[in-house]
Amino acid sequence: MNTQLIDGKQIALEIKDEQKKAAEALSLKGVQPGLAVILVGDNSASKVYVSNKKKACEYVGIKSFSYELPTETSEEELLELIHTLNHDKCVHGILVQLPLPKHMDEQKVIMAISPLKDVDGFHPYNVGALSIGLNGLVSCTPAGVIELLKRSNVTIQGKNCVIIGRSNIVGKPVSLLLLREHGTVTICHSKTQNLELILQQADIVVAAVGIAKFIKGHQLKEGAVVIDVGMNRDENGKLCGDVDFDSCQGIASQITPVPGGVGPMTIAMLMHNCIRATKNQEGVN
Ligand SMILES: Nc1nc(=O)c2c([nH]1)NC[C@@H]1CN(c3ccc(C(=O)N[C@@H](CCC(=O)O)C(=O)O)cc3)C=[N+]21
Repeated sequence: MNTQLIDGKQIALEIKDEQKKAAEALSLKGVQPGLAVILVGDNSASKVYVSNKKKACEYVGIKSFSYELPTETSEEELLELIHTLNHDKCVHGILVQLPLPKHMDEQKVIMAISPLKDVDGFHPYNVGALSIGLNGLVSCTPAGVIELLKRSNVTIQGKNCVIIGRSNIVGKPVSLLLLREHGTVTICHSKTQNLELILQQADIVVAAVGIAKFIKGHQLKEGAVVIDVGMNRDENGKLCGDVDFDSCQGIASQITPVPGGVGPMTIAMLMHNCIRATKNQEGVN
């Protein structure tokens, strides 16, 4: 079996180019999409992510409004800022970079964001919409997983889709999206028994456990499609996924690398969500 690489960086670029065209069309209608990005504290990883999001905005033609608040900011002050942005006509999307400092209640902060501007798709309104098949804003990483499959011509309908990990930000929403695409979905987690047996049946594997190289090629069914959402450091400090990439060669039919797989898609889908939110709020298409 010749294993094909799913090039997330390339597919993300295609999506950003599509969103750039959409932003140009909006501009002709006098609409300027705007994204507010809020970063609290000085987590160095968060700073890199936030600067990448701003760069993508610039590329696509979305105006970004950046708020860098000190760690000591009170929850009340943050809620106040979100409230102001909820009512700001120039802002169509609000992203509060996670994790937040420990003295803040993340759920409370997320719930303060208007569901219409919740471009992360984290608000319970949008999560609920997804679970009953309504057309809300879908969380970026899970949406990126589906987009990678579709643009790599992977059929989801009727296939055995095995998701490893049940987090609110990846595993759970990915499972809902795969179900929406008519996949047969199994969610595995730390208490799952016979994971190996379940993996043996999987046509599509989505790995989101957060353990470096947790899944090995010999555990896969021949021809499985592997989407690796993991972001870990290996023993040499190198970025790696939840899947042992090398051992999947010759066994998987298609696989995403880390880096260069799901990561860039997260940002591309954020751009997509910003454009969608803008159209919704401005009443244009
Ligand atoms: N409110 C909120 N929304 C988020 O979407 C959010 C967040 N908080 N907190 C942190 C995580 C993480 N995240 C990533 C985005 C892009 C890459 C990415 O582009 N990765 C590249 C490069 C990785 C590198 O070289 O460091 C890759 O995988 O190829 C990774 C991770 C968004 N997150």
